[in-house]
Amino acid sequence: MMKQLHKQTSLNHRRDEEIPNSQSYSPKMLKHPRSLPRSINYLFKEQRLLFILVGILIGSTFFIFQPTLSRLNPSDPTTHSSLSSSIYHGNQDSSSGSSGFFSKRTFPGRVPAGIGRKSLRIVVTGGAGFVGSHLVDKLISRGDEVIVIDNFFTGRKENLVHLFGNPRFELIRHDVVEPILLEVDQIYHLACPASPVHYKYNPVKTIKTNVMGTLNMLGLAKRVGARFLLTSTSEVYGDPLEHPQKETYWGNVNPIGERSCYDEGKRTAETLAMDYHRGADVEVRIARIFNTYGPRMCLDDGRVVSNFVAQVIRKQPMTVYGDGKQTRSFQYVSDLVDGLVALMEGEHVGPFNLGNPGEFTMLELAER
Ligand SMILES: O=c1ccn([C@@H]2O[C@H](COP(=O)(O)OP(=O)(O)O[C@H]3OC[C@@H](O)[C@H](O)[C@H]3O)[C@@H](O)[C@H]2O)c(=O)[nH]1
Repeated sequence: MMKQLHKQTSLNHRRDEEIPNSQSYSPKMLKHPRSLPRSINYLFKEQRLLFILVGILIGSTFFIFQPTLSRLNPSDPTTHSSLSSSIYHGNQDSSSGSSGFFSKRTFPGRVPAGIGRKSLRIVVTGGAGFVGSHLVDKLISRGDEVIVIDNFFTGRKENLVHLFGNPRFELIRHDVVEPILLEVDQIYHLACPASPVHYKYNPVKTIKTNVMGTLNMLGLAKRVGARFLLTSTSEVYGDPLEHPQKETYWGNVNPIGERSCYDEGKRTAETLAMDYHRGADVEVRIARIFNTYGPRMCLDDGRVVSNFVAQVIRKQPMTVYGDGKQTRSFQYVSDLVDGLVALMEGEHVGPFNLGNPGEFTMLELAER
């Protein structure tokens, strides 16, 4: 039965093929010779040919002169400045300022009309913290997309609440000790408790954050080809035997002390960053941050500026530890953030000390 049906179908099919073949195109083939003189007549009537030729002439004139005009534009002083500055900005964002990774992704030459600076997608770990939230503000205000990763151990949502309605801002509750996959251009890695009170509270968690957290973020940078900035610390110098500390100084650090989870943790984080840089070609930047102050500092974080401010507000005596002759320098948070962004966008890996060059003793600080 199936065979018969099949046969019938194929027969029908063959007939279908035959019918159009027998009728199809013969009339059309006859039509052409007759229509050719008619078309020529049509062209010559009412000066149609003249209009067609004029149209072709206008069209080709435009295409001949158009490249010349665009080549001439830069020599015009006004056009030149605006054009060159827009191209410069394009490259600048991309590298974020440098010829680094981003220049590989952009196309040189003319910037198509309506396309200005390409915004970057940037991860800020610890972006809900004191320094991180100011950094996020700066990146958002220059037009970038920012994804904050924070576990809110010391970071606070209040530091970012003003950005919650912004479509270029995202906040993820996540601990960097666990891996995460995101498509980004740059990673600012700030996540870690930074005040001695906080990092001594859970030292194992502190060193885990510095080692495993940094490892995960470097792995992410390697995987997605992002540039990575590590926020290290002046504490890598330990109890320094050199004053002031240059970046070339290797420090004097106690590996088994109460502060070691932070000091040695950050030293290991620096080692990891350099190993990923040398071994896996990850573009890294290392900042060694000195004492910083400014708005959104947590009054109870136990650091000297917070403590002194809180004590003055509460009309309590200021607690100067030891003889008060130990020195520190203090930079304002917006200066630090400018330094971090400049470092990320610059050509140099670092490490770079970021701090105020002027030092004074804790007794002097209390007197101010
Ligand atoms: O109430 C206080 C608090 C602190 N201090 C003293 O003030 C000095 C500064 O102490 P802080 O706790 O503010 O900060 P530290 O300089 O020890 O560490 C800091 O340095 C660099 C950053 O990277 C670290 O994250 C930060 O904790 C210390 O000598 C401390 O003993 C006081 O005299 N009184």
